[in-house]
Amino acid sequence: MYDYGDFLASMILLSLAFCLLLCVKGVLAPTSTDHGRSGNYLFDYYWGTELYPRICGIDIKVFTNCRFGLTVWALAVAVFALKSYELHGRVVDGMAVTAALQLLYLTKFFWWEAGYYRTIDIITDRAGFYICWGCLCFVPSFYTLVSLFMVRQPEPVGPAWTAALLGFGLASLAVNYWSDWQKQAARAADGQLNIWGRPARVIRAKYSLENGQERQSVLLASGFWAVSRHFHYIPELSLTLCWSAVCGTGCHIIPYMYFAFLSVLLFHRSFRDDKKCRDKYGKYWSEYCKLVPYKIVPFLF
Ligand SMILES: NC(=O)C1=CN([C@@H]2O[C@H](COP(=O)(O)OP(=O)(O)OC[C@H]3O[C@@H](n4cnc5c(N)ncnc54)[C@H](OP(=O)(O)O)[C@@H]3O)[C@@H](O)[C@H]2O)C=CC1
Ligand SMILES: CC(C)=CCC[C@@H](C)[C@H]1CC[C@H]2C3=CC=C4C[C@@H](O)CC[C@]4(C)[C@H]3CC[C@]12C
Repeated sequence: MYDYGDFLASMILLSLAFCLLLCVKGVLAPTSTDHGRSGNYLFDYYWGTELYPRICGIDIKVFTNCRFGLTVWALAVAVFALKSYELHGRVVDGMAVTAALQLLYLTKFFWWEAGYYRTIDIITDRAGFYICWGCLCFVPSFYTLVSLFMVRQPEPVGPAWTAALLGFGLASLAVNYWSDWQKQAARAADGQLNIWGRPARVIRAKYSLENGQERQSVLLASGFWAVSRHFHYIPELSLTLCWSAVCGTGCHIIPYMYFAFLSVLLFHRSFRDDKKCRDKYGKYWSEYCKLVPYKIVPFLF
C-alpha cells in the first residue's frame, strides 16, 4: 500500500508524457479521419487531437477507460481491504461493505460494457488529458479514496448500518443497471417490447450522418426513461453515497469527495448529453423533452 503513492507518482508522469504523444500523433499520424487541431496548443493537449486513436492495433480509449482505469480501481479496492486485514487482523464491516459495493459496481460495468461504447466518453470526447490522464491517474487515485481512507479505520459501523448501507447500495446498483438495461433492450428490440407491463412508448428519431446518409434511432420514453432524461444518475449517486457513508459522519471530508465530484460531473454531463442529442436529433429530441421535461430529478431539475 505504501508503494501505491510511488505507483501513482510514476503514473502521473508517464501519463502526462503519453498524452503529449497522443496529441502529436493525432496531428502527424492520425488513425482515422476524425482528428484535428483547435489552434490552441493547451486546449489540444487537454481535449486531444483524435477521437479514436489506435497504437499497435490497440484502441487507446478502450484501453485507458475500460481496461486500465477500472481494473486498477478494482485491484486497489481489493488491496486496501487486504491491507486493513494485515493491520487490524480483520476486515471491519464498513470496509467489507464499501469493497463489496464497489466491486459489484465494477462487475456491472464490465457486464454492460457494450453500452458504454455509445456514451459521450467514447462518441464525443477525444483522447486527450481529460479522458486519458483522467482514466490512467484520476480514477486510480481519486475514485479509490473511500477504500484508502478505510484502511486506517478499525471502528465497525455496526450491524444495523451495515445492513442498511448494503441493502440500499444493492438496490441502487440494481436500479442503475435496470435503467441502462431498459435503454439497451429498447434499442435491441427496435422499440417492440413491453416495459413495466405495457408496450414501450418510443420516438423514432431520424438523424443524418456526416456523409448525408439518413439513419434512425429509438428514443425510449417509458420506464425510467419517462421519469427523467437521466434518471439513472440518481441511483448512481445514491450507491456512491452508500459506499462512502461507511466512513461515518465524523467530520471527515475525504470519503465524501468522490460523491461531491460525481454530483458535479453528472449535473454537467446532463447538459453535455442534452446538447449532443439536440444537435443529433433536432426536432425529435424536442419531442422527447416535451414528453420527459426533467433532466435528472423529476419536478426539480
Ligand atoms: N462513475 C462515474 O464517473 C460515471 C458513471 N456514469 C454511469 O455510466 C452510465 C452511462 O451514463 P452516460 O455515459 O451519462 O450515458 P447515458 O446512459 O445517459 O447515455 C446517453 C446516450 O444514450 C442515448 N439516449 C439518450 N436518451 C435516450 C432515450 N430516451 N432512449 C434511448 N437512448 C437514449 C443517447 O445516445 P445515442 O446517440 O445513442 O442516441 C445519449 O447520448 C450510467 O449508468 C451512469 O450512471 C456516467 C458518468 C460518470
Ligand atoms: C479531473 C479529470 C481530468 C476528470 C476526468 C474525468 C474522467 C476520468 C471521467 C469522466 C466520465 C467518467 C466515467 C463515465 C462513465 C463510466 C461508466 C461507469 O459505469 C464506470 C465509470 C466510468 C467509466 C467513468 C470513469 C471516469 C470518467 C471517464
